[in-house]
Amino acid sequence: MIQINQLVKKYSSRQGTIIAIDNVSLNILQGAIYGIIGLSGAGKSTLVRCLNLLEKPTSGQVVVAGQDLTKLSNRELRQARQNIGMIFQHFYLLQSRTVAENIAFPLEIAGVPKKEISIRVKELLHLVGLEDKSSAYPAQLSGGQKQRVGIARALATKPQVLLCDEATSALDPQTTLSILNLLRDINQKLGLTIVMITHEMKVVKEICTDVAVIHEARIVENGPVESVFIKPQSDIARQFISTVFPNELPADLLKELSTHRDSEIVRIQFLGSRASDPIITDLLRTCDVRANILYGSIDHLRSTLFGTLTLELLGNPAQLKEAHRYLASRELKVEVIQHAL
Ligand SMILES: Nc1ncnc2c1ncn2[C@@H]1O[C@H](COP(=O)(O)OP(=O)(O)OP(=O)(O)O)[C@@H](O)[C@H]1O
Repeated sequence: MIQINQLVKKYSSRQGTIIAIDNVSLNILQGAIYGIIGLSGAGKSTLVRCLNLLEKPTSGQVVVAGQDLTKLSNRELRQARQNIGMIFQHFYLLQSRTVAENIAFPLEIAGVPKKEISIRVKELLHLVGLEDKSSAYPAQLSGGQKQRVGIARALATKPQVLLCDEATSALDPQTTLSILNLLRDINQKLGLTIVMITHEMKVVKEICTDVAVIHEARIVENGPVESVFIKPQSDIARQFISTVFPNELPADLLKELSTHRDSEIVRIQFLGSRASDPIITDLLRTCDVRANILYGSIDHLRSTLFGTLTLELLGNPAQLKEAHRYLASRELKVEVIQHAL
């Protein structure tokens, strides 16, 4: 649905040239909920604004639904943008217009007849659960309700793509979840392709199917969410993952454990149905080792279970080797955090 090819965006300033996007290429499939995560200043907003040409790329291509946006005239671009909705952290609603009038706004600009606008606005109010707020003004709404208006307005022209720039960053955790659930429902109901720009891994964990990690203007890794979580390639991805699945052991405990003989510390990670397997019992029955559970967690990665278990395994070198062989045969991801003395 969206192909970004060798995209570069440079800004000139008195301090010199800033490269905000450095040769980024991504392929976002139709129906994906694609997260783009990075620290402040990484280039996320610039990248998402290049996707509808709110920012004009310095070079490279942005192809949406088969159309290279960088090649279009202003008139063609206005037309193409009707296929790309956008929502923002600070909503940007028109304060002097009611909820219904805000949602109607893009349709008025597109020259849709009044009768049709009224029908479409009703549908959209229903879609985002705001039927009772039709005549309210933005100042009378909560943050979550404002974002629902933002979503309805963005979907007014029936776009195939929705760009979300930190759409939940101004909301409390509970409201964030309700907005993410709404976006997931819309994605499933309408087959909409969603691009989520965020600095919060919990957003990616909740709803994204794919993720790209952007760092200092470059994509450092990308792929299906499950692959990136189970096998992160970059330190920055590991840092983001640890914000939702913290699994570091306290340093003083690690130091104490390092004095144990015939002991090693391993981290085991598992996805999906593996999460319900009695791994420890099977391991102890099959191999002649002892295990000390140091940390364990189990949570959802979208709708898939994702678990982590950190163990101290106790046994002689041959027994520990046997334990590794067993864990490998169960197709679990095993990482040795501290080797045996
Ligand atoms: N209009 C501009 N003129 C000059 N430099 C800019 C402009 N917009 C962004 N930049 C610079 O480009 C880089 C990327 O900025 P961008 O806003 O895309 O990052 P971000 O990841 O969205 O950060 P944040 O989460 O803080 O918004 C930064 O170094 C920023 O200072």
